[in-house]
Amino acid sequence: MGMLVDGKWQDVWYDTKETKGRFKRSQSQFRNWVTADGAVGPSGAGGFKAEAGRYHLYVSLACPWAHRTLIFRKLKKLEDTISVSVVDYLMVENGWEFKTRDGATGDDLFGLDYLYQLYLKADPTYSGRVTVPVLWDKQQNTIVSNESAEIIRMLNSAFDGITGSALDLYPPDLRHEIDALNAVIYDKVNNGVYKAGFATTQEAYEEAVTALFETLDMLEERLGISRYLLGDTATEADWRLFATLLRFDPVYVGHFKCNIRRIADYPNLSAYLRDLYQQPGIADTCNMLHIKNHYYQSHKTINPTGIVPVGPVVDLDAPHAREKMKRAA
Ligand SMILES: N[C@@H](CCC(=O)N[C@@H](CS)C(=O)NCC(=O)O)C(=O)O
Repeated sequence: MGMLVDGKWQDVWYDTKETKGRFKRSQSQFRNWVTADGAVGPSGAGGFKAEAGRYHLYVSLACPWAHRTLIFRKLKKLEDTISVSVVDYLMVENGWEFKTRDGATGDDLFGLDYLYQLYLKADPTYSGRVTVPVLWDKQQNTIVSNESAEIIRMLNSAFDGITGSALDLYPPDLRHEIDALNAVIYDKVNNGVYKAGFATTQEAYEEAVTALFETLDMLEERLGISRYLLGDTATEADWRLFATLLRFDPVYVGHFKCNIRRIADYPNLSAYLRDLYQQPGIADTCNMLHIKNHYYQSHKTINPTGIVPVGPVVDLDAPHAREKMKRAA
């Protein structure tokens, strides 16, 4: 674990001294947008036109933020349009590494050893964290974006003229509700588990874990009324939640001490998790070996022995019966 400072790699853990033990996630710095015609998007510079074969995604199969982008690539039928490299599951003194084992592909574009070297190709004086996912432009040889929330929005619409996909996971009439739910779920759940797990004071941990379970309780109730968060059809909000729920019982309950309840203890949330998991193509994007090995072996401050627990047994292929649910009137 580490970061780049003025283009030099430094092996440092998260600093929580200034924040009374609270983990504060840094803002992603590459914020350009691929658009259908190459026009400038909501932020950054223009010039990134959607074209088949031009862009490459760097992901970790362990990382929930990267997982969203893989799910969108799958659902939006972008597998022939956007290529992918998968980093190794271990993230230790040199950060994310390229290796070829257990589904990690190595760096297909440049044969690099470490992801930080890719960041340096985009900006030789970069300072900041070296995170996945990264959307890379093979034409301009630079990073388009390293912000998953924005990459999935690009994948949702920019390439439709190429793929012919009509699926809209961020439909105009639901945008307001999706944004509102995303804001709560990001803070309390997606990032909430990290705030609990990386807290270095009891107070910071309890604050995060309490808010996390209050939000899961709220979502459990909501999913007793409708099949998905916003009705009969899954949207971006559901896929963003899915990536965290998938990792919850196998990792966050133990490793991040998010153990007031398990997802298995919530009838609606656990059936909903299986419902999403069983949708066509989704299981292919889920890799429990990367997920468990990454967290338990990379975060040595939390789990110094690096022992990976054998359980729990979670049967994601069990029936979910959620197709019977109807949206409340
Ligand atoms: N806001 C970013 C966060 C991505 C992120 O934090 N990824 C983690 C992996 S789960 C990472 O690469 N961490 C490396 C680090 O913080 O040094 C996004 O959603 O794309």
